[in-house]
Amino acid sequence: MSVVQLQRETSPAEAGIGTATSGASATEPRLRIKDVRLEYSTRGKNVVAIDNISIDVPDNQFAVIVGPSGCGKSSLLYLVAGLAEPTSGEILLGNEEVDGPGPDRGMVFQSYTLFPWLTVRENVEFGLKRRRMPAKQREEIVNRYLNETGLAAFHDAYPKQLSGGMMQRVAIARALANDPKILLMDEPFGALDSQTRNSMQKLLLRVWEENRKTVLFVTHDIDEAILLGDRIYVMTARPGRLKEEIIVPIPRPRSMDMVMDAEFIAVKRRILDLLKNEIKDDEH
Ligand SMILES: Nc1ncnc2c1ncn2[C@@H]1O[C@H](COP(=O)(O)OP(=O)(O)OP(=O)(O)O)[C@@H](O)[C@H]1O
Repeated sequence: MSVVQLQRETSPAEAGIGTATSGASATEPRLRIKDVRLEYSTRGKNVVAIDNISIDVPDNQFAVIVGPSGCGKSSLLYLVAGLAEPTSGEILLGNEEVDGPGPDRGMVFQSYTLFPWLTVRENVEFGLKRRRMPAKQREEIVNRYLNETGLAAFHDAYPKQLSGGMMQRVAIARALANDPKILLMDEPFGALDSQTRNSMQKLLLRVWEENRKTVLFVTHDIDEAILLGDRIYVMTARPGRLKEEIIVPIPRPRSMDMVMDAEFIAVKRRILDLLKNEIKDDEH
């Protein structure tokens, strides 16, 4: 696996010849995935989903995983979530090894995971109430995230009264309200139409730039990966290995019109090349 820093202002032709950097931050990385392998066993057959992946995600960075279908992206997120256990290797969050699910990891999935019997406000408040946070403090936090995600006017609505995009806003507000160490997002906008998806990307950009939470985000959408990510991990076809880590050279705050910038296009071309080779490799 190589780490590539695509230079700002490089021509697309030069892109990919960037300087290799260690990718490690001066501070201890928030998330360390060390030599992780995952095998599934079904009806006596072993499927290697992930083959020796190592990733360090520094604190307060937005990390994105892209890769061909079935390469193990969701599996990797499940491992970090503690919903599955690696066959070998280890996952550390701060200094603690992940060995099961916990409130230090906030999750937003593609499928809507709100409690249908609770209002928007109650959904966002749920984790805080479980932690027995005093009502006044709860209210302050919930109001903050309802405002940040544009949900204040809908605080009394039930999930069935909301569109898909609105439900994902609630899921994001709920995850952030719990102040997790890391936010795990698995194709959170994958089920939305393209216009709603764009407006959710804008919202997430704004909310993330205000909160700077460490994020591990899985997507099929390369524009989305570049627009949101500080670093992008490109995976190989199954068994998923790390093919390249790309440090995105685009400054923040970011906006949707940056998709036309030369540096954006250079990163996109690099990722498309990497993925094209994967699909070709896979066919032989
Ligand atoms: N519970 C399971 N039992 C057996 N095999 C599984 C299981 N879950 C996933 N797999 C297999 O492991 C591989 C990786 O699956 P995973 O869902 O992590 O990939 P992905 O990259 O997220 O896929 P996609 O892009 O299509 O969502 C796939 O080949 C999948 O069929």
